[in-house]
Parts: sequence; structure tokens; C-alpha cells
Amino acid sequence: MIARTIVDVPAAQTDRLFDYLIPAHLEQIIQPGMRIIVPFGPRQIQGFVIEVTATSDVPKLKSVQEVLDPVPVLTSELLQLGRWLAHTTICFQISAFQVMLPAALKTSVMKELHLLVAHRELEMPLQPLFQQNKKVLWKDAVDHLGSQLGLVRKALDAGQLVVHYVVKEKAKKKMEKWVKVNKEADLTSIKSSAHKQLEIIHFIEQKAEPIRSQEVLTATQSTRAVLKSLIEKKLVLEWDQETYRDPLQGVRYKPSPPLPFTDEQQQAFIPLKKAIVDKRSETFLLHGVTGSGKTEIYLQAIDEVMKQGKEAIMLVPEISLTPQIVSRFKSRFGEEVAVMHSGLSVGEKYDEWRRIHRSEVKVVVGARSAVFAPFSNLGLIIMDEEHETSYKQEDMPRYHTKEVAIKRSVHHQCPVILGSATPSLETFARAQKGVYTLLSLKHRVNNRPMPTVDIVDMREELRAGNRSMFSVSLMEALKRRLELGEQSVLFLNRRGYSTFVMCRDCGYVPQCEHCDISLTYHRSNHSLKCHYCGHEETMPVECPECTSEHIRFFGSGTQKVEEELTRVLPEARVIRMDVDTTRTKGSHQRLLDAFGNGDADILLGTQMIAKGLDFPNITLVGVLAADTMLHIPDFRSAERTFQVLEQVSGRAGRHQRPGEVLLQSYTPEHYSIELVKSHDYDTFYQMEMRQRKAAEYPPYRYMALVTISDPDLPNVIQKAQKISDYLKSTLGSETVILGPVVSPIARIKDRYRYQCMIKYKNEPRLTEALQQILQHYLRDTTQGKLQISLDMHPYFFM
Ligand SMILES: Nc1ncnc2c1ncn2[C@@H]1O[C@H](COP(=O)(O)OP(=O)(O)OP(=O)(O)O)[C@@H](O)[C@H]1O
Ligand SMILES: [Zn+2]
Ligand SMILES: [Zn+2]
Repeated sequence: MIARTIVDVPAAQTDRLFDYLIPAHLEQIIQPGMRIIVPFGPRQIQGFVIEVTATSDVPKLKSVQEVLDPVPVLTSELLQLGRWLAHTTICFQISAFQVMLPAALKTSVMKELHLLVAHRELEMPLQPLFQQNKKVLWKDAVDHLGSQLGLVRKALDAGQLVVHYVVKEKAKKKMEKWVKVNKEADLTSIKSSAHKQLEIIHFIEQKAEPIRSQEVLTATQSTRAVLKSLIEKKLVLEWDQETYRDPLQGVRYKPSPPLPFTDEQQQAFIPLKKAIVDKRSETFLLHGVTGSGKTEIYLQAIDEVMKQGKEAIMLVPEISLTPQIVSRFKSRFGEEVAVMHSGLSVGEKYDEWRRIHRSEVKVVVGARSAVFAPFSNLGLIIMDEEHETSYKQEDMPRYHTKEVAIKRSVHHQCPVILGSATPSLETFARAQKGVYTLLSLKHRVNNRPMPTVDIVDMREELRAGNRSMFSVSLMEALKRRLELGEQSVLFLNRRGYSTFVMCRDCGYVPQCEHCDISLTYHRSNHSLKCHYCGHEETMPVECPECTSEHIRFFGSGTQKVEEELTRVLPEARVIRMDVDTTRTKGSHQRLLDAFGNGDADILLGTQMIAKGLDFPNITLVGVLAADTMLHIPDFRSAERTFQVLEQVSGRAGRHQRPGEVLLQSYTPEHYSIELVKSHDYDTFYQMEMRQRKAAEYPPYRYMALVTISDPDLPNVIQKAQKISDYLKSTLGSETVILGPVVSPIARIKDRYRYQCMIKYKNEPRLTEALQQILQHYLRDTTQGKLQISLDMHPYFFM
């Protein structure tokens, strides 16, 4: 038998099937979707078995060396999906398969066979293996059994054995620091003026058992330095201790029963339930205003799916995958839920993936890549906040999660729910055309009012002599909340979270010498770093241009706002949430918990606080500069502005007390700001569609982006021109080729960058033409100089 294999070498020349002979003793083992080790040139490398066939056209075949998986890691559905992904996004097949699997599987992984029955119940040849041990390394089983390895398969099928994976590298166990008071030490040696040290000592003393150092710091609100001084004086003993990898360790969830639906929720739920019961692949757009109870619908739809004995995928954008959201799913479904997001370690992600693969859970709540969850009996895929751009992957394979979700739903004959208060124009247009089924929730739960929105014209404030970043009305509104004991959210509308450096005298901004982009300030080591290539330099003490000493970094802005707030509202307790304050693990949750517990009056932050928050006491949302995003040169900037303003407004007045929103703006008449006042998505949609139509942008046209880069500038210009000419001569006359033009970021890692944009309506030859281009320049790209990258669904035109 022959294993037709995709090998783990992401290159154009190896992007095809290679045939390997399956040795007799592996014939009953090897199946499509398994990882195998094969000889490749002088090396042994990993590959995925795609097909098993009887014959090969290749005369002399090498043999498969080893099988890495006793059961396929890619189901036949995922194998098909991978090939489809490679084709539609134009990427290497190996990249498509890798993106579906947890990173742990890309490294070497040890497999163990665990015995579930008495060893005498096994077939004779297996018995000696398990006589001494209840678990045996898969590799050892292969060595011992030789041609009888097929018996393992049988024992697995019979439930006598089960497979466990052990991540080899992850032998590195997770350690945590623990402390206790040193009984021998003389505690009276602490000076009575050292309040913090005394507080810590007393706190630890109270506990009968040792305690995690981190817990001590949190409970006493101390810095590590104070604890460290106690440890150095040997008053406190600290040691490392191994802990189990559980991302939600120690978190307990109160069970939450389903809520009786409101009429509107009920109306929306009926067709969803019908599609689930009828096992129909149908895509729904659940368009519901903020606080309309979409999440409750998701929960009950999933419940319905579980009743059918099926599984569900709940996708949430990374940024709103907050502990609050996770807890809503955990409270409803308990142990049936796996969670997947980028905050998990490689080991944790792998553990969660295995729980899905082994069907130990029925629901996965996760970010983008969870769309590939290896469920085999899918009953529903939900994509919350479907308009979020993070659903598009910006590396190979450049896929859009929505397309993958719909593709999987066709295979499984199950519905997809796209949910949003502010759907992307592409999605809403499809719902208008009837491609997706539109379900609307026009009111908040129990007819709670939408928050009232007022727009403050900051130009007038300036004219009236107010130079502060807070308008008079925002100031008053904040004060009123303080008096009433209600909470406020202050939102800084910023896309980047980064901090850059600028000379206040001459305006000089340090740039990366390899990339045309500003360097980012890193507080931890007081250095400047390039986010594209990693180049690092020390923070200058004087401006290299004008030698002024006034060269400073500008925080994400939130820091400045916080300083200003303490000046004008000293009595307000502020929690700031941005990259700086949420860098350590768990800090996100800690800050939100503190806010939820009423430990602060104002939550100040960027994008991070715009979504998903559901706190009853928030009655005011202030947006400091509503229009900053409007001026980004991107045809979607108005859409993004409306979306984020509507989302952040939605945090106010979600429960008993009504909400108020103040948007400070320098362009208050722009429709993307103006229409937030009336929460009027439909009018926004119509106005924006008119703009898109006039300029022939999506959703009226499709777009594709070709980026060409090379260290040699004349070369990149010449190649880009040729590519553009080729596209113009090959593609239809209605298709528009824009460019070549220099990319917005003109240079990255010393490579000059040019781009061509393709706008088309109906272009069946596009994929073929692009593949022709890749083929034509194969020799140049293989040498590593020229690079051509394709994005069939571009979101950022960098
Ligand atoms: N049928 C119901 N009865 C009572 N309360 C409900 C019901 N459905 C939802 N709620 C409550 O209403 C609030 C808003 O609901 P939910 O968070 O599900 O809205 P959403 O549409 O998902 O919001 P957003 O898109 O703004 O995040 C929540 O506190 C939720 O518990
Ligand atoms: Zn200067
Ligand atoms: Zn750089």
C-alpha cells in the first residue's frame, strides 16, 4: 500500500503529494489524516497522510519510517477542508493543515497507550506489554509488536486501550511560587515603620497552609519587591511548586438556568431551532442591538444542539473573549465546555484540543482558530461580533473565519449564526439579498431603553476656551455619576495600542532603519523596538535631529488621560485597561472583577473595553475622540467608526438604570458619528452602501491584493509593473487593476514593497492567473529575494 503524503516543507516545489511505501506491519495502522515520519532527501521529516492507495506511478519508493498517531489528527472532513483552504486562499497545503492543529502537534509528541481493562482481557500478543505497566509508549508498542501492531487498533476499537498524547517538550512542568512564614525567624526584627512588610507577614501568618506568592501580593496589594525583601531576610520562605495546567483553575461557576425568552428572542429562535432540528445548512444573520439578548439565544441554541447529541462551536473575537463571556458558557454548560484563545500556553491549548478531539466536551468557546475544532458531529457554528476584523487571519493561510464556518456547515448540514449589532456591510448586503436569513432584535431585553447619545462638538469647546481633553458636559456627567455612586466608561478611540516616541521641539519620530515604520517604546527595558522586524535600540536621551532633551514617549494615550483625570477629578477611583496594565496573565480578569465589584468609578481604556462588558452599574459612556479612526486611509474607516462607537455605547444602561453616552468629536456632522445618536444601523448601511457603490468597493466588488517585495528597489518596481500588465491582459475587461503603487508601509525588513489591487465582479480566471504568476516567478521567489504574497480577502492594505 502507498501513503500519499504532504510533507512539512512549506515551499512551492514541495506543495504536492509524495508517495511512500507503507511497510507491511503498518498497513493496518496508517490512515488518511495521520502524521507520519518519512525520509525526505537526507532528512526524516513529518508529513500528513492524505490518501492511502494501492498503486503509485513512481517506480522506486521510499518507505514510511514511523506513524505518529494511532488515530488520525485530521478527520476526512478537515483533510478536504484543508485542500479547499489551500485552493481558495492560494497557500501551501501544509500551511493549511498546520493552521488547523494546535502548535503542540507541530513539535514532537509522545503517544501512550493506556490500559482500561485487566491486562488478561487483551489479545495474547498484547499482554506482555501491559503486564507491568498500565501505560506503554506507542513507540515501544511498535517495536514490540512488529507485524501484529494491528491488534492495537482492535483493542482501541474495543475500548480496552485508549490513547494519550504526551507533549515531549512540555516535560517542562508549570511551576508557581509558594510561601510560608519561617517559624525559626525573629519577626520582631521588622521595623514597626515597615507597614507593608508587616501587613504581608500577618497575612501569611493567618493562613494555616502555605499560599501562592501571587495570592499574597494580590490580597495585600503589594509589590514583589516588598515580599522579596522579606524572603532575603529569611523571614519568609519561598519555593517553586508544580501546578496542573488548567486555564480556569480554581474558578467556580454558579449554574445559570435558561432565561424565559422575550417575544422578540422567541421569534428569532424559532427558525434557528427549526434549522437545527431539520439538520439544514443555513446561514443566519442575527442582527440585534446591543443588550438585546443575543447571547441568551446562542446559549439556548447550543442547548438544543446538545439535546440532539451534537456539538457546537462558539466563536468570539480574541479581544472580547473575556472571562465574563467564558463564565456565561461555563455556568450554563459546565464541564462540557472547552476554551481556546491565544492567552493559553501551548500546553493548555493542546489539552483543550485533546478534550475536543476525544469528544470529552460538546462545546468550544474560542477565537478564530477554534473554527477548526475537530468535532465530528457538529450541529451549530456561531460567530459573535461577526464584523470584527480579527476573524480574518493575516498570515498564510489568509482565510476568513466566516467562509470556513459556512464551508463546514455545508459538510455537517448544520446552521451557522452570524451575530452582531453592527454587521459588516458584506454580511448585511447578503442578508438583504436573501443569501443569509435575517433575524432582527430591535429592542433591548425587557424594553430597556437604548442609551441616549449626545455629540459634543470639540471645535466649539476650543472656541469657548476649553483646552482640556474633557468637554464641559463630559466633566459634569462624570461628576454626577460620582455623586450617584454609578460607574462610567471612558473610551479612547485608538486602533493601535502602541506607544511611540517624539521630539516635542522638532517633531522627530524615531523610525526603524529596516522598515518604514515608527519604533515602539518598551517600558520594561527602556528601549525602542520595531514591531515588524524586531530591531531594537536604546531610547535616546536627546533628539538625534535637533539635540533637544524634550524627546518623550507618548503613551497609548490612556496614561495621559489618567493623569489628567486625577488632576481634575481627584476623588474618582480609576481603573485603566490597556496593553501596559494587562500584560501579565490574569490581570485582565482582575481589573474587570475589581470594576465589577465597584472598586472603581471609572473604567478607562481602548478597544479592549468596547465589547462584551455587561455591568449593571455603568450608566455613562464617554468617548474622548470619536473621529480618530475616521481619518485612516481605508475605505472601511467609516464602517469601523460606526461599529466601534455603537459597540462602546452599548455598554451603558444595560440593566435597571438608563444609560447616557457622550461622543466628543471634531467632525460631529459625519454620518458615521451622527447616526450613533439614533442607533440607526439601517440608515448608516444605506448611506455607506451608496459610497461603496460610487467608488466600486466591496460589497459591490470583490477585492484581491497582490504585494510584491524585494530588497532591490528597481527590481520590485519592474516586477510589480510586469505583474500588473499581465493581470490587465489576462483578466476580463470589467476588472480593474489598481497600481502598482508603493505599499502604505513602503519597506519591511529591508524589503521594498509594492502592491496591486484587483477589483472585480465576476472573474472565474482570477485564481488561475494568480497561480500563473507564482509559477512564472518561481525561480526568483525560491532564491528568497522576490516575494509575492496574495490576499484574496484583504482587510488591511498595509
Ligand atoms: N430573556 C431574558 N430575560 C431577562 N434577561 C435577559 C434575557 N435575555 C438576556 N437577558 C439579560 O440581558 C442582558 C443583555 O443580554 P446579552 O448580553 O445576551 O445581550 P447581547 O445582545 O449579547 O449584547 P451585546 O451584543 O451588547 O454584547 C444580559 O444581562 C442578559 O443576562
Ligand atoms: Zn528634535
Ligand atoms: Zn523593523
